[in-house]
Amino acid sequence: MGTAELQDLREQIDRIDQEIIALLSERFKITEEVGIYKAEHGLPVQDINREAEQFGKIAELSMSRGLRPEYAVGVYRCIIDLVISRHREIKEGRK
Ligand SMILES: C=C(O[C@@H]1C=C(C(=O)O)C=C[C@H]1O)C(=O)O
Repeated sequence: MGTAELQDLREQIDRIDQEIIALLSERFKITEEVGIYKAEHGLPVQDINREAEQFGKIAELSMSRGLRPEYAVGVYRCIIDLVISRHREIKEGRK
């Protein structure tokens, strides 16, 4: 592989990153709404039953796409942990 191919691969990565950021932004906007609902209704910030369902689907989807499920599960664990900490902030009335 030469430098032109390396550059091409990096351009592909940059395009994918733009899509990931757009989707993450959408996802966090929706989880913000869920956090507000939970705070208003006195619901717990974490729902481990919902997470168990999600992780099952994430592992299946990953395998069907040829992605190592532990990669997707690791990424989602980070995302969901951030959502939970944001829900805690909302519950405590922090902006
Ligand atoms: C968004 C929610 O809150 C938390 C965050 C989740 C997520 O980011 O997908 C899933 C379950 C909860 O632990 C929810 O309960 O639906």
